[in-house]
Amino acid sequence: MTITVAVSNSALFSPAVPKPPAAPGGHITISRKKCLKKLETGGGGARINAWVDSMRASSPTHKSAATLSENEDQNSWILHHPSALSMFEQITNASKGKQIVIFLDYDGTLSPIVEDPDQAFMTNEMRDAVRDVAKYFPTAIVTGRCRDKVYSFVRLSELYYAGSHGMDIKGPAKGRQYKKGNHEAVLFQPATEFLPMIDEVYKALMEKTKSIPGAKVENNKFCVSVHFRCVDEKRWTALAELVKSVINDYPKLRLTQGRKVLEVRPSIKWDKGKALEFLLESLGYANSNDVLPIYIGDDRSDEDAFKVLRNRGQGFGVLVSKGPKETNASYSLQEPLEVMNFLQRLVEWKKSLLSRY
Ligand SMILES: O=P(O)(O)OC[C@H]1O[C@H](O[C@H]2O[C@H](CO)[C@@H](O)[C@H](O)[C@H]2O)[C@H](O)[C@@H](O)[C@@H]1O
Repeated sequence: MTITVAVSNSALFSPAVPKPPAAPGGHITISRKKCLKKLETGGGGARINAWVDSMRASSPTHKSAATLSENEDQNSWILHHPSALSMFEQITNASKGKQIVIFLDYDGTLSPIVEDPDQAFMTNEMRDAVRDVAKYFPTAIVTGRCRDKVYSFVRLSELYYAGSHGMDIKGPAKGRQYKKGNHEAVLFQPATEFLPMIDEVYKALMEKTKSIPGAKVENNKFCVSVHFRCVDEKRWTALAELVKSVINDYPKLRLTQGRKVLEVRPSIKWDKGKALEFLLESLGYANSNDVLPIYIGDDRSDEDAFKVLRNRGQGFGVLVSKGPKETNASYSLQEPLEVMNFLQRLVEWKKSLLSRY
């Protein structure tokens, strides 16, 4: 049996773009800090400039050779957000008597960032690592992508999938569940009433962005992504203005920013953090102390989940990043390869633990 959970949308509306979380130690570069400040406060033109500035600041073409202070930044970053690999023992020690639950973002976490979003494949080795980890720990993919699309990349039926930034959650097929509580399959879609609107906006954006070479619009079912990665930087402002002009007609939608992408989303109080809480609850771990959630992600939208873990004082957020970024994560991993190594180590550790009994 499948339970579809209906949630009143009035309870979910959020008034504005959420504030970026505060840096635990303030360890980010000044230019990024300025951009984030503008993102927080700007309206109209200021906000468009902030999006574009922020994309530029995080673009490798704008990074000069490392200066002394950049090296200091890097050292301080590692000090405050040590590698999850080097902290492996501390992480497993913290899991004593608790069920580890794994949450994985997709792009930039399980697959490398590539120019064409349709080609963001994960390696077979990574798939094996995720399959193995899911044998021992409940595992969920939490992504901005459309759920069907991410499933076509991951192809593992034993996982939970939360697509469209958590607005489309589905549990594993029957018989592949880990739940200690009730045993119904899960399907949760809190933004279904937005489907016609999102579809309309997708079509309008497809039409309008035709004039901008390299712009790509991706339909993520409950959200739409407008990609800047292959657009000449000189045209980023024009593209951002164009996207904003379309969205202006839809006050029930909001824009957020990811890695060279603007994302159109319903203005409901639902994000990857809420999805994490929902999944823990469906697994039977609501308000429970016997769980240790580990969330691994690379993008700004993952911060909502890191923040939830920090506020609950439970589990660990792990940011995939090579350099300093403002984050609520506790630990870091540099790239998808390290994510794979971390998952493999978890499996080896669990196997050796089980072999002792
Ligand atoms: O939550 P995620 O799984 O990280 O999804 C966020 C967005 O990821 C994808 O875009 C990003 O990856 C692309 C492929 O590597 C890259 O070309 C793009 O520049 C990145 O922003 C996806 O295409 C978007 O729809 C997601 O919203």
